[in-house]
Amino acid sequence: MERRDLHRLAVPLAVVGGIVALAAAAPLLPLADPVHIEVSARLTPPSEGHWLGQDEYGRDVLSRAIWGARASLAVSFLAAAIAGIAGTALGLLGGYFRGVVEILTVRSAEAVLCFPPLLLALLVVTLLGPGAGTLIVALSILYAPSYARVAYAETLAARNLDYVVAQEALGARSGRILLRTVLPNVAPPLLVQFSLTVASAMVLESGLSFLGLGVVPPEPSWGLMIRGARSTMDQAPWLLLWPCLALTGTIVALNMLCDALRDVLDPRGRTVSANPFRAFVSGLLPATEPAPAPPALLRVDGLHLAIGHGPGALPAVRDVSLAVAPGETLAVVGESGSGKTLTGLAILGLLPPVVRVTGGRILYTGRDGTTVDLARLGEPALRRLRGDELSMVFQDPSASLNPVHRVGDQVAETIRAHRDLSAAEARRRAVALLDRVGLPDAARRARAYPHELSGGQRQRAVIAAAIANGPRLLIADEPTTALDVTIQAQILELMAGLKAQAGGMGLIFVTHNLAVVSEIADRVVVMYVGEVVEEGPVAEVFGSPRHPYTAALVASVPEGDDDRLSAIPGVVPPLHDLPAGCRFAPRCGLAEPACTAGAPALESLGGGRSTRCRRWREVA
Ligand SMILES: Nc1ncnc2c1ncn2[C@@H]1O[C@H](COP(=O)(O)OP(=O)(O)OP(=O)(O)O)[C@@H](O)[C@H]1O
Repeated sequence: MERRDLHRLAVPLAVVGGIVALAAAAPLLPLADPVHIEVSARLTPPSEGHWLGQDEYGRDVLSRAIWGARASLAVSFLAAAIAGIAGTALGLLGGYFRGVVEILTVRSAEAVLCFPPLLLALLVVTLLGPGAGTLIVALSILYAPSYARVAYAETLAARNLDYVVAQEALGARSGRILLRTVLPNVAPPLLVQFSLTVASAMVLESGLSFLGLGVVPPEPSWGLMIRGARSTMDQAPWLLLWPCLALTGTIVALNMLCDALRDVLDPRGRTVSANPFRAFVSGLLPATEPAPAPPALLRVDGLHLAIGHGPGALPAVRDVSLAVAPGETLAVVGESGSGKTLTGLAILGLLPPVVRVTGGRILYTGRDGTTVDLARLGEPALRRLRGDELSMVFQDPSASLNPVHRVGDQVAETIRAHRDLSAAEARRRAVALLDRVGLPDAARRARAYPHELSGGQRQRAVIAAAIANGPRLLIADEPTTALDVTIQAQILELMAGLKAQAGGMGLIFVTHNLAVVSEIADRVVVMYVGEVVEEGPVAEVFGSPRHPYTAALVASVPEGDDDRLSAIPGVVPPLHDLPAGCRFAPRCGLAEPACTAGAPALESLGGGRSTRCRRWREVA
């Protein structure tokens, strides 16, 4: 979390905390009795003895506003908490077990939404009689379904993820999976829902008390104060002002708190720890690190990524280190599932919500010369870098472009997100960029929608957007996989050309295709189930591999036109069942008992080469 985030959180937190503290301290404060009637002083304007004046019964308005906060806040916080616990439990159960359980929990709770809120409140008041307790019951019933729906949707999304399936495969009990694995994952949206519910419950409490269905007079509440003030509005309009100000101020502060919380709890903004408190503490520390040895533009140091939380978390990426110098192209290769994409996404702070950085640093030296740890940078700072200094081209150009906007506008939008330009100037630059990436008749095509372009043209448009602000580091994640062979060659040529023109731009090129690596990259990192197994200059690594996995990859490239990898004997082990010691040992012809006894470290061989194999001398 950044200092900016802390400041954003601090102000609304202080306001909400101040209001709650004031309400809690009401009995200790030297306030007038909030129910003491002084008919002779009714509707007296603010005076020295009564700072906010006296109401229609001569009661002290300041005292009633502070005591009234107790009822309003207690009702709204308690109702939001009870609804939260009940709704979350229903949503978790319904989303996890589905079938009959879903009908009995989420669907039944949703039936409540069919009743208009006032009708429901009337029903509860008729059954239980008016009062703060009744209000809490009515509001809890009203709000529980919205929690249930949020928890249900999040649970559905989480239940089929690898780490949940892996826990089931390992025989973990459902209750344990729900509480320890699914619940932490769905907690952030539920916390945000809590803030929204408290604000909404405060409005409803006022409304229901105003209608005589809530807090019973003479007990003060903001709703009752509004009700009282309304009847004397023409004689003492200020009486309406105070409870309305208190209500509006508290709700605005709560909404601001909710906004800031959403940013802080956004998993993509979360860094070393998923724990918001630890993220908060780490945010207090400066994100600026001592500059790494030049000339690295990016240096990933011992990066660890985990899927999921707690003891069942799966180590998707382990101890990955790599560096990119300005103007250098680094290829990252490996079979499907080796962690290439996750490593690229981690650099941009775009990890999916279930994946967390659990260790290591991602040091990036920016245009201004300062080095920041991208793994600890907050979402707003990352957002400023993304699309400007750091950029990414994804595999599928169709998924990268918004289908309802013209491609030229999308490129222009990327420029305007980071540069203070008029719409016309940004559009002019967008057309120039589309022309630069080889889109024929760029001015006309800029007005086309993505579906009106071919796959290759779409990828050119995506590349134009990616380079629009002159990034210093471009990550291309299999940018040619979705295209046919001739277009692939054109796009590769385009990227090589753009890189040459861009001078110092570093490029990380993620691919399965070794021929592409030889063509485009200076150095290569070979990954296997989440680990770097070999690294070095491309010609040396492919010419004389120092890891059996690299050797197998090179050997599996068929001769002739088809240069895609063919299968290496054996299967990639699943993350929840990684072999002990060297992860490649079960598929390796050179494996010996020592290989499975302990995990080999990445060993430096000099000349920028390294390998994670104790028998590297025999690989050649
Ligand atoms: N959102 C996610 N939820 C759960 N598991 C994920 C998620 N994204 C990736 N993984 C898992 O993390 C591991 C690494 O995935 P990653 O996509 O980085 O591999 P990759 O080397 O890029 O593979 P590919 O070449 O197929 O894209 C895989 O086991 C994958 O199943």
